[in-house]
Amino acid sequence: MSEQELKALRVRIDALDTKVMELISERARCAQEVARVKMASLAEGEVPVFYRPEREAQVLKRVMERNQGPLGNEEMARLFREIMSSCLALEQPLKVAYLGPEGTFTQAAAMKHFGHAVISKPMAAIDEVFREVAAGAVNFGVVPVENSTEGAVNHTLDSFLEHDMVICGEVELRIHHHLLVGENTKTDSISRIYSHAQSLAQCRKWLDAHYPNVERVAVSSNAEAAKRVKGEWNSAAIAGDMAAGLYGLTRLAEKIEDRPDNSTRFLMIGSQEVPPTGDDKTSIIVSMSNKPGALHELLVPFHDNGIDLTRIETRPSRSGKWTYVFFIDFVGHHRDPLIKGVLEKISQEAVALKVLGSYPKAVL
Ligand SMILES: C=C(O[C@@H]1C=C(C(=O)O)C=C[C@H]1O)C(=O)O
Repeated sequence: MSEQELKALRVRIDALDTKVMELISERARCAQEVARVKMASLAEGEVPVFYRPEREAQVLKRVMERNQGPLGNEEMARLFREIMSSCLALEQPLKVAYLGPEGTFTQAAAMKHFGHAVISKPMAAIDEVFREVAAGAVNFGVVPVENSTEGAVNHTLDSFLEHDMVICGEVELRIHHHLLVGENTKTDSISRIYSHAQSLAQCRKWLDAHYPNVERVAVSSNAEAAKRVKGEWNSAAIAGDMAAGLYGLTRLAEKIEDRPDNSTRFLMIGSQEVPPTGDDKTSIIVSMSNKPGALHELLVPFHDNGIDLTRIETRPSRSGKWTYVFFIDFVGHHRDPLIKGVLEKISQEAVALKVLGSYPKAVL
């Protein structure tokens, strides 16, 4: 390729960038107009709702459907995710609390869902994320809820029993773990490996094979593990890319999770009900009386109406010994007539039924 050709291509790219920029600016002005219309149509005392998860899910889906390449659908949607995030920030910057510290997978999930134009606030524990949202100090919270290798995140499920929260979105993240060391670590004398208990469990086989006699120390998060390693010469951490970058650690081994499809699902919690998009999920908590056939009774209405259950989890109810609550996720929105009917049927049999929220299925 000649210098001449390259030069011509760069001139074309510059001209296209100018056009792209003009279009993005025009889009941003439209979003500002939307904000003005929303404000103008408020009833007295009504609080404006700028963030519309159902609309954002539709925008992203449309982008993926119309994309013609060469960029992949997810890549294109990611770009639009960021454009929307910046447009929304012009209307109102969202405040989002997540399970911190900085560098956790939960932070990565928050950015994947809301984009980078948010004010994010790391919290020390899952329960604190719930409390921050309940106190109204942030618009939304992000917490992990289940991992494909290790199962439920019980702290999150239990927090739903204690707080009145609305689930307004979900996001899934592929979780890759690395064995990380600092610049002073003597790699042949590692005697301790720090990580979150979930991550240690997700890498159990790899650790058994490579570091069978090294002490495994569970700490509050992977990012905390990475932070500790920085100052120690005989320890390593298991954590992901964000934590590695944040604390300047080196990868001694990459992608050490036992299952290559290791993924975690996160929930966005807030106080805003999300209208249907046509491709939604609903989460409920149900407690049944402790009698034979209770679980069967609970499941029959779902089966009879052909509703797809995506998950069922049991936890102690905390209100009596050996009594349980069921966390159930299924496809559909609680305002759909079919789902409404099922929920009515269940509430006739149940001791208690709480709809935690209906929200668009993860797009990205
Ligand atoms: C522009 C709007 O407000 C926000 C910004 C959006 C966007 O940039 O596309 C979409 C939904 C809202 O979160 C809207 O409600 O349409």
